[in-house]
Amino acid sequence: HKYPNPFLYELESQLYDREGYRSRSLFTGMIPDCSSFFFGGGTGRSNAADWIRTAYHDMATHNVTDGSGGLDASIRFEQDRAENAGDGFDNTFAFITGNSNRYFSLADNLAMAAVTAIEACGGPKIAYRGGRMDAAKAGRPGVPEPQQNLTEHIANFARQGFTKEEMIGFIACGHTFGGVQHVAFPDIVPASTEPNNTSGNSPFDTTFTHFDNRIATEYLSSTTTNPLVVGHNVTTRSDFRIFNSDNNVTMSKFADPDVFRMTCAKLFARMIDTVPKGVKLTEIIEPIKVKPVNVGLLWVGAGKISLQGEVRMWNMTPRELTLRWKARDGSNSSRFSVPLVLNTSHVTNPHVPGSPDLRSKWFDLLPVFLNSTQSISKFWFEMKLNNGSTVVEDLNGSGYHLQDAVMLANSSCVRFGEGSSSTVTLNLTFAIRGDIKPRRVYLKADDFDDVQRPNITTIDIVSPTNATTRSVAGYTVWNSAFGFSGRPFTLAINAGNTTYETIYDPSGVVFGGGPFGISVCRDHVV
Ligand code: HEM
Repeated sequence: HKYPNPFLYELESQLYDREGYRSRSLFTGMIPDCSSFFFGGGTGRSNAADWIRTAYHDMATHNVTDGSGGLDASIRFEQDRAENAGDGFDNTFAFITGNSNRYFSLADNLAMAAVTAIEACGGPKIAYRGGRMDAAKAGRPGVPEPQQNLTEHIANFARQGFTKEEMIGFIACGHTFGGVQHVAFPDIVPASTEPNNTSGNSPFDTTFTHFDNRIATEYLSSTTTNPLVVGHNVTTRSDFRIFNSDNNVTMSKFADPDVFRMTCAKLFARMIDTVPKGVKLTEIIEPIKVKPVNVGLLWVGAGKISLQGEVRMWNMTPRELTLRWKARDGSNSSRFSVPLVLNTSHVTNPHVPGSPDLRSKWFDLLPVFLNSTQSISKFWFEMKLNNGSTVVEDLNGSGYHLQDAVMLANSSCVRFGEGSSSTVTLNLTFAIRGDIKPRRVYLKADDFDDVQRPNITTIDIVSPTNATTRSVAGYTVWNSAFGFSGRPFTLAINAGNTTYETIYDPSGVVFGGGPFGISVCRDHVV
């Protein structure tokens, strides 16, 4: 990959920083285990089953012929339809929406929620790509329903892009999780009087918060209690009609757990990659082995720039890790080098299926002070491994490019309204390199639009209208103040054909949460 690539970096973090240091929030829905349900205990339901069903219902309206529908978060506008009975969809978005941001659409988030649930609950690793777009309104209907007949189901899945054999597998893979709730489908399953099952959940198999092939083996041995196979309502026995539609040839193959696992890995990947025509998905998101996080520049004042940040090492702890750099003019010196320090209290657990011991370790890049006239243009890493060998990571020679055209000052701070005022003000100080004549200077703050899709609100910063400026050591230092939403923001400038932008840190922008954390103004009186 090329660096910087904040979109790829964000998706990779969302997928692989699951628990521990700097972890993202999806995995908390699987804690303490896969029976976790955030919307009330004792319901008999699970976040995992909700997330997987929501992704499927969002995708199930896809039409392979005209390319419409697919995983686009349109399910948010489609919940008044009988085909979307139940509140699992609302629950899912209530959980995930706040974690979406400019690089993480609701649809990407929903696809990842399904992947997270499947992988966390004993399932296979699912190939994950990003780049889905969020719909602004409802799409056409078309989710299959249990009272429909076999011919209708075959036609429905063909419209979604699946053969009959794939349909059988896909449903078995989905229905290894969860069950039918009386509250959503009173005609299919009875109410429950058990205090820990208030929604009247009749599970599809005996291990309904865990991925395994029991959905198939219990069906094959006629011990299943799957309400869509043996429920009292014969009309709604859709799993029964579908599972035996090829004389159980497909289901019999699933008696082999490895066959089931491999089949589901492929079909779940197809599910999340089924997107409306015109959407271009990224490559499969693979773990980034050496990942600079928030490695960037801060204006310290008096002609000094501080370089700092962190580096996440994937499944590897070199004996020594050194960061080397080139100055702005491309010159090199043995002095342009700093050792990074392993931070033993910073560990992240990516929960990769089949690799329970795999961990990411973090190294700190403690502040290095550079002369603002000398500065930096790119950096790379040198690792001394435990076997004594030295390995260079420089992205195949291109290095990690670092722009020094615009940077925040470490004196930026946040001020809360005094007394009864609830306004929060961002006191922003930043430096723009003197040789750059920006056409536009602006703040890009993460936001949501009127249909709750993540987007960006921009605020132009213009001197002298809402900013003051002064020249210092080759830079122009700007001072400005804004009402502050607390959402992640970056600062950008347009000059010539280039946009320069500060580092995007969705997890620690405010209140001291990391190298770019902005703290409360020191002179602030509470
Ligand atoms: C003919 C096709 C299908 C029919 C008729 C069908 C029907 C149903 C019904 C009636 C429920 C109960 C929902 C509730 O009470 O909340 C359910 C649950 C579920 N379905 Fe399907 N389904 C089909 C295909 C699929 C597929 C392909 C998947 C793949 C991901 C899937 C995943 C799930 C999951 C995970 C649940 C559990 C939800 C929970 O317990 O909260 N279904 N399905």
